[in-house]
Amino acid sequence: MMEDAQSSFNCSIKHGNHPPPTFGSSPSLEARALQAIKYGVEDRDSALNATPCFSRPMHEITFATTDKPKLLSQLTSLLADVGLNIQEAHAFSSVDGFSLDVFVIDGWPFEETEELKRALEKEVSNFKEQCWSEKQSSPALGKHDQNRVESFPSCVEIPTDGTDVWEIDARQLKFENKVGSGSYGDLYRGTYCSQEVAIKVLKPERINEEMLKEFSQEVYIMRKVRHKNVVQLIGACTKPPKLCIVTEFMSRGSIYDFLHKQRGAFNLISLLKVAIDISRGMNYLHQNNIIHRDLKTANLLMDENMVVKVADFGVARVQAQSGVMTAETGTYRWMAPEVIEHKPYDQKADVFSFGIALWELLTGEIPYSSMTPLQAAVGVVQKRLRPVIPKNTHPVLAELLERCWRQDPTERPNFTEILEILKQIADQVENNGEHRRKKDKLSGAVFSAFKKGYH
Ligand SMILES: Nc1ncnc2c1ncn2[C@@H]1O[C@H](COP(=O)(O)OP(=O)(O)OP(=O)(O)O)[C@@H](O)[C@H]1O
Repeated sequence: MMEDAQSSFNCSIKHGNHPPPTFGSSPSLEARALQAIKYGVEDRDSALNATPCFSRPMHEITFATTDKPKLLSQLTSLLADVGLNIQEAHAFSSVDGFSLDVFVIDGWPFEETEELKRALEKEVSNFKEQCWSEKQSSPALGKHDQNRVESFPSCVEIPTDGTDVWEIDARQLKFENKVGSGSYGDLYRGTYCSQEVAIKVLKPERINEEMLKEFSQEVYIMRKVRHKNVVQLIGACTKPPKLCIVTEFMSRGSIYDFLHKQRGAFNLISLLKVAIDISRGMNYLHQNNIIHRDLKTANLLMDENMVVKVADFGVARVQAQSGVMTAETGTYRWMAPEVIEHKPYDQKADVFSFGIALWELLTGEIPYSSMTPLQAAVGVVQKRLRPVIPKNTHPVLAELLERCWRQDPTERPNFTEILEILKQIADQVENNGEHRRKKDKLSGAVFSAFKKGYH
């Protein structure tokens, strides 16, 4: 953005033909620092100045914001409040209403900038809060204030206190029973502020640089998603050694456990409802450019109302990047051929996995159960092996399954289309059921009338 900005911003304070500064390294910063050395060495009266340049560090600060009247004076007084002296100021505004204000300052006694950044952020957030409360206390706008409304910013700025809203204080977590274990930790049921939650704790002995990358990737992705059919992040403890991810608790566990451990089964109507829930969650993820990469029934969880949600996304993506795929054991059965082969893949890889999961819902069986995961993988890639669709399957559903696991990803439907097809089948099945119920009711009434001799 900064590079683009240099070519498109206009200089609003003119010093002849002043070139735009190189952001992050003002050309005059060095000159001023040299001046400071000179000044420091020459001024022998001051004890502070007895040490050369390091007694007077100079910094360059750039504010990027939407342009508004009095911005420059607000920024200069903000800098003064932090105790900084402005040596130079450059203000630039773009034709589409943005402003860059560059200041060269001294008065900050340290070389390092982290503290300075924090002090400035705090001051900016105080300033925003002040503006916010001023706006709140101003009287409501009447019709005659229309012109004022037009000068409002394009979006309302929400004040922040600078803290990470997703960070959870581990002391507020109460652990109850252990629910299960995954590849990188244990999962507990617990509470956070009286709310039932799932707490995924990373095994401290397994924490290494790679693991930290995966952890941060999962939290990074989970922070972005908010959908009824995606397991909701509540927060994370990001301070080693106690690293954990806290999500909503899914009391009915995974579809995998329901089908294969509890020997549960879905009738067609509930199967379609589950498939629609999954498709809605996946459609949302894909519309937000997130590829799950590890979609399987073990990662599809049910809450107390039997709503199905997609879980555990983000980790598989990191696994793929870090090349851990060969050590993997259980996931091949759901994996698209292009993923098994480490070829480039896109969202359609999730569609393939969805097709396999849908078949599993339909049959209650584990895909290619007579084979090892590796045999299944070789079969899928080399022999185009696919699960056998039962003969009595609804024809539209059978066609959908077959399209989802096509070898060529471009021939697979996307989740918008899948959703439409599933809804159509559900409507049709429900209408047929309704029709049959009415017919049964009618024939039941005729039969009892006949029996009573009213015929
Ligand atoms: N939010 C949740 N609520 C309830 N149970 C959950 C939740 N998330 C996961 N589980 C259950 O906890 C167990 C462990 O899950 P976890 O996600 O840690 O590992 P996994 O998915 O089994 O394996 P991996 O992470 O290696 O893919 C699984 O049985 C899963 O069904």
